[in-house]
Amino acid sequence: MPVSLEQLRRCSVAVDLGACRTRVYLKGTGLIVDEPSVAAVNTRTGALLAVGELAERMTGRTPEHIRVVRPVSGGTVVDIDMAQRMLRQLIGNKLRKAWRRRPTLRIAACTPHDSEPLTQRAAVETLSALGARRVELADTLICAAVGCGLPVEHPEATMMVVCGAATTQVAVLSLGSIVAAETIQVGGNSIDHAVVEHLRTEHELMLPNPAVRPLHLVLHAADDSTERAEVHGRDVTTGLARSVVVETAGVRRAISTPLTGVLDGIRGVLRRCPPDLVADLSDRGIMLAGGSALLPGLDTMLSQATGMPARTAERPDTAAVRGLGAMMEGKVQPMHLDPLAG
Ligand SMILES: Nc1ncnc2c1ncn2[C@@H]1O[C@H](COP(=O)(O)OP(=O)(O)OP(=O)(O)O)[C@@H](O)[C@H]1O
Repeated sequence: MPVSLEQLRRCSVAVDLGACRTRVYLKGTGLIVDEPSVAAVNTRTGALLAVGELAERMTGRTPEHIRVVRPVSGGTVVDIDMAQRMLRQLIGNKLRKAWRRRPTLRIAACTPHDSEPLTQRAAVETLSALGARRVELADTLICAAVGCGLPVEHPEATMMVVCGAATTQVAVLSLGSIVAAETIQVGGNSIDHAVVEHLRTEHELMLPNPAVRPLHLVLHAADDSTERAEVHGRDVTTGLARSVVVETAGVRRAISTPLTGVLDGIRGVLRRCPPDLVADLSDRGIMLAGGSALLPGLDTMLSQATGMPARTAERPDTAAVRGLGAMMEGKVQPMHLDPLAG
């Protein structure tokens, strides 16, 4: 049964357990955790060595007996035990006081639009282990729209695009509900992967995924007169450090392939929308949230391709958990808002 605003108001902790990052919002306090969803484990003893930023820094730098794991994949908790241990470590100390005050702790969590019952059950099981008496699930798209300050409860259409690590969720909302939505299996990871593959095949250069971000900035800053950028990586054959000068046009072409998927998703959602709502959208445009919305120039590219205005939320990466927090704090008026409505 869809969760109501009333049920969300009884919660004191909001969680967005993403494939890339874990974010936690505490009622009356605000965002208390924003860390990578990563854990490092000693495979000989089973001991948890690090979580969050520290564990992420260990990636690719560990001896054989240390394994760096990501317990969440594509919006689903794939390793419940590890996710529970990671969460306890990330938020245990910060929540101890809240636990003491509230023996009947209720947790609200974002869940991807149209998530399978198994995905929902895994999220509930993971969060219940934190001592929650109840776990309420709310649709990420509605949470993000609230977090972006969109008037979701009004009888006017708004288009929300949440670009995560593994997926992009697109929806048109009106009167607090989702009118049409689609999830595309393209996110920041596939965009970074496209750049890494381009450099490997065209320039025989290996680049770890995090090293792609400075290149995005160069691409964005580059105007037509800046056609080349220097990239530092490792030679595919020799394994030695090497720098190459790449044509920015080639990298742009590589990125455009996964972005075409996002555009197709947006067009699909528009096709399924009633004409009156599409007319609203041509004025109000598209709101972008999620970590990958920070990709420089993504709003301009989507605007040019769709002919609709597109803008990136002020803090796109934390919009969903802040929106869920706002509903929990009672900052959204009751009316018709139904945070799990399909
Ligand atoms: N400044 C940036 N420029 C480009 N991409 C970025 C930037 N910051 C983060 N990203 C990308 O955003 C993605 C993470 O987004 P987000 O934090 O919304 O993911 P998540 O909620 O954990 O994932 P999901 O919603 O798929 O479960 C990563 O792929 C990351 O590379």
